[in-house]
Amino acid sequence: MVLSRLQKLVNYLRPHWRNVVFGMIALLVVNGLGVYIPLLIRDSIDNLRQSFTFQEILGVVILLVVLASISWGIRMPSRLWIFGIGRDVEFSIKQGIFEHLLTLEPAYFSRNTSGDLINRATSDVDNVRRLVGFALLSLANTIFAYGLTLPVMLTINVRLSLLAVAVYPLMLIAVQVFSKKLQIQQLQIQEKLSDISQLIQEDMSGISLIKIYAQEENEKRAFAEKNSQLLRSNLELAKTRNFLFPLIEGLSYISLLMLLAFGSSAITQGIISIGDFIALLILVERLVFPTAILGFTITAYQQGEVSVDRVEAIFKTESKIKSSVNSIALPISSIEGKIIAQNLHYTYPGEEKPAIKDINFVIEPGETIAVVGSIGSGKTTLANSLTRLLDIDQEQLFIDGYDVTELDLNNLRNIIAYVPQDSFLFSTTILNNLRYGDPLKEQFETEISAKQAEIHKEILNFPQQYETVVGERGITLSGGQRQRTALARALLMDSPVLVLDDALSSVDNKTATNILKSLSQGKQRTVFFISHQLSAAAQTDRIFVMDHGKIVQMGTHQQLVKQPGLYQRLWKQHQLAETVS
Ligand SMILES: Nc1ncnc2c1ncn2[C@@H]1O[C@H](COP(=O)(O)OP(=O)(O)OP(=O)(O)O)[C@@H](O)[C@H]1O
Repeated sequence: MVLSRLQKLVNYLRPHWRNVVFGMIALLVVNGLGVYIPLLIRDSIDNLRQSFTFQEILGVVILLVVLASISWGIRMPSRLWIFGIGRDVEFSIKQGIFEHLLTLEPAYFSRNTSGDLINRATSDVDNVRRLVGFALLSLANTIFAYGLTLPVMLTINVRLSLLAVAVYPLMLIAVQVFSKKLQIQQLQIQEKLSDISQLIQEDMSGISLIKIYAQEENEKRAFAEKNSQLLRSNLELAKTRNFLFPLIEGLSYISLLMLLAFGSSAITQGIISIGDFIALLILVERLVFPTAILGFTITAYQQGEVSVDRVEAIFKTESKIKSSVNSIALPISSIEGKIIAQNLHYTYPGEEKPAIKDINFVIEPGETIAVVGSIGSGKTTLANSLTRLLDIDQEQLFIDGYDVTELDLNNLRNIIAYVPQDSFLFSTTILNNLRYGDPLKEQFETEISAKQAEIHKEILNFPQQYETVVGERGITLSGGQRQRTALARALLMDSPVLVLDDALSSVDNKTATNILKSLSQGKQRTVFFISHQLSAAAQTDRIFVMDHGKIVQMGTHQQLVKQPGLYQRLWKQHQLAETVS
């Protein structure tokens, strides 16, 4: 586990090895100068006792100023180099997470909440940045400081040096004792943060529902509960830190006191010179910061290693739905649009019963098929199987004789344009939304699709017409307008197969019927029209009736209304509803 984490860290750092090497060399030089300066001061003080010329003092002062300036001049870029590595790593991980998430199937996003994913891409990546920036810098600094300072102190006086650092192991024990606690508390904070992000995100998406059910007070209470849990966790962490770090600092002062107490008597006994004593004081003082910072480094390391695991968990998740190694890409213009299903079945992960089963059909190129049926009968599952949004088995679905699992995924999704149930639009202009699938489409082409989807005239009535921004800071579209915009977006792709999943549910029956009729005009296009709107479905070439995951009836409207069965019942209910309304 530890080794694999270290391997991960090495992988993060590998592309930046030059900066790591330069940064380390610079730190080494700075620490070397930090040890040399006290020795220079020692020699000057001891020389002062024998001879004293102003020229000599001036020379030493100038040398000290020059060395201190060099040290400062090197320390600055070394910090920038190493902190810069953290920023570069942060950039690549964020980019990598986003790109990887785009490869994952929709099912992944129903298993993982967006709040948690956002948290991993922000707070956790931030912790990794601190680990490879701050923690690397501090750890290297501590190692160099000890590695160079301690041997020099020992050459001055072994007993005094050991006395001065005798309390330092206590510091490490204290850090060790508290480190586990800090790690658990940090994890709790990250979980609470995820909960809060999730709640905000859900409540903002479901704001209408909250208002309809007048649940503002309940939601406020739910938020206050999560917020106070976060506050408690933060305070617990602060308490642990506030106990640990002053303890480390206090222990380092004890070491100074020991040196003062025993060092002064060593001078009077003539064991060390005054210069040695002052050099020891400066040198041991040099160890205070690296030792104290070791506590922070350990915390940064603990936070970072938890975060490395959380970030890596995203990268480890492989998409189950991807193009096979020998995938085929068919030229779109050559596709006729014949679709065959052979014993198609699909069971959602974790479920026992298949959502669809024993599905068999042959759809001829250019046919418009309505798929109707009761709620939860498997219509969306069938649509998602066609577009491979679900991980279906091989040899079940074929387009023009090609197994869909063997087609290149991008190619398949260009062959089939899909309008899902929720007509999601981005917060950008209508034009950008319409040409989302192909930003290079010309304005006149988007207008043709918009006319076909019967939304063009309404767009012309918007303040900036096609340049009107929809969503957050722009115009809010009605349900029907959103659906027709989403349909126009799909039509613009000019795909030979079109799947509409209840995509006209908010559009009146007459308009829906008109749109449906126009879909195959002037172009051969196979259309899957999943709908509860039976009057529109009745206009299609054939109707598939689904119940409990199976196609239980198949035929034209005229054939099916005459057959006793589900379709006849649904049609009667539909007619009754029409009469009543
Ligand atoms: N992600 C999922 N995980 C587990 N079961 C699911 C999932 N999505 C759908 N189901 C189940 O699969 C069955 C078919 O659902 P599907 O959404 O395909 O029905 P539908 O006919 O499209 O329904 P509707 O008319 O309400 O849109 C239902 O029993 C549903 O509960």
